[in-house]
Parts: sequence; C-alpha cells; structure tokens
Amino acid sequence: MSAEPAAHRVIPGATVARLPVYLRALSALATAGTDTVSSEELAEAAGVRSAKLRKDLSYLGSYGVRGVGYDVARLRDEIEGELGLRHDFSLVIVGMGNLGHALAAYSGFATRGFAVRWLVDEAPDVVGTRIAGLTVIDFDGLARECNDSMIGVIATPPDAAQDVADRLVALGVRSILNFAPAVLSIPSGVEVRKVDLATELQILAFHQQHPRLDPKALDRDALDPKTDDLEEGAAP
Ligand SMILES: NC(=O)c1ccc[n+]([C@@H]2O[C@H](COP(=O)([O-])OP(=O)(O)OC[C@H]3O[C@@H](n4cnc5c(N)ncnc54)[C@H](O)[C@@H]3O)[C@@H](O)[C@H]2O)c1
Repeated sequence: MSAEPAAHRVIPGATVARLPVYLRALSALATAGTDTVSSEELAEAAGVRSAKLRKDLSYLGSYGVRGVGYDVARLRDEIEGELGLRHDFSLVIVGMGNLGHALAAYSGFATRGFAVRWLVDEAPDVVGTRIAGLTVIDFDGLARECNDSMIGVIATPPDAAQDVADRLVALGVRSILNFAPAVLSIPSGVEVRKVDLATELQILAFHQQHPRLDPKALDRDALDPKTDDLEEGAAP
C-alpha cells in the first residue's frame, strides 16, 4: 500500500512526462491480451530503466504484486486518472495552413481523449472552408463557443503566435500546445508546451556525429531529462 494518497503527493514533472509513454505501452499490452506485466517488461516496452519505472509508479501509489507484476487494466486506469484523461478535452487548432490541416486530420488525438472541436484562422479565404469535417471559424466565432476544458493548439507563423496565445488566454484557455518557433509570454496559471521537430532532428544529428554513444541512450535521454536525476536526489 502507498504511504500517502496520490492526490496528496507531488509528482515530478519528468515522471508526468513519462506517464503517457507507460500508458501507450500498457494500451499495446492490453490490445495484445496481456493481463499482467512485470516492471522489467513494462520498462523495456517503454524504453526506460525498470528502477525508474518502479519509482515513477510509486508516485501513483502503484507498487505491483511481487512475483506477479502489475495488473495491466488497473494500471492503465490509474495512469489515465492521474493524467486527467477521464474528462473530455476539446482542442482548438489555430492556424489552418499545412500543419493545421495535418493536425486536424490526425485521428490519434481522438483515440487518446482529445477531440478536435474547432478550427480557427484569420484569413478571409480560409474562414468558412471545411477541413476534416469542421468549418473553419475566426476568433469571434470561437468566443461564442469556448468552454473551460478547451486546449489551444497554435499552428500559426511565429510572428502571430503571441497574439494568438493572448487571445486564447483571454477566452479562458489554460493549456496551450505551441508548434510555432516563438517564445510565448503567458500569465501564471497557463501551461504552455512547445513542440519543435527541428530541435529533435538536431539532437538526432548530434548523436549521429557521436556514434560512440549507446544508441539506446537516445530514447532514454529523451525520457530522462537531467532534472529528473536531481528530482530523485541522485548523485550528479
Ligand atoms: N513544431 C514543429 O515541429 C513544426 C513543424 C512544422 C511547422 N511548424 C510551425 O507551424 C507553423 C505553421 O506552419 P505552416 O507550414 O502550417 O504555415 P502556413 O503558412 O501554411 O499556415 C499558417 C496559417 O496560420 C494562419 N494565421 C496567421 N496568423 C494568424 C492569426 N493571427 N490568427 C489565426 N490564424 C493565423 C494563416 O492564415 C495560415 O492559414 C509555423 O510557425 C511553422 O514554423 C512547426
């Protein structure tokens, strides 16, 4: 049993970042008909060390059963609960260019609990068009629709990103996923995550130039930010 309910414990950011990875591995195991999994097997599937996996899951109060492992369905349920995935989240994508089109058509959001509900653009020739089954609206239209479970996705050129972020925040959006290569200034209480595929490619390029490094370190490092070791009190 856990010493303290999960709701009362602070879960390190690096652990939170790995929970979706565990969730994906557990979903694959469930689809394959696997009922229980050892920490070693789950760690292997998720690309992390088993000690780290056990530590991460201990923050949720999940310790598994010695000699049996973790109940796949139960652990998946616990992680979904911790990530807040039992609620429905609605995505609004702003900027319906090349990237906006691709994101709007991506079915993988819906299967993980995020429904693309609104598509927004400012260009008069784009507003009113149909993309992936939705009609593109402008910010005035969005203001009539928004609700507090909305997550904003910015797919505009970088010089428009701050203005778009400000407008989303003014509408009550508290979570933003930013694809534009721009640093956003946002008020406290608003969470921004940025996605930058070019940075990921640069990291790959670095490792390609340094073939001495263990290739598996690529995955591990991506999931193991340096801060993680500090959070866990490991020696530098
Ligand atoms: N993070 C990544 O890995 C990644 C990958 C590809 C593209 N991007 C970035 O995504 C962004 C979009 O790229 P793209 O190729 O789709 O561009 P694009 O030019 O094809 O589309 C941009 C769209 O944004 C709209 N727009 C501009 N200003 C707006 C505003 N203030 N409000 C609402 N809509 C507005 C435009 O009308 C246009 O439809 C760029 O910033 C690009 O650098 C990031």
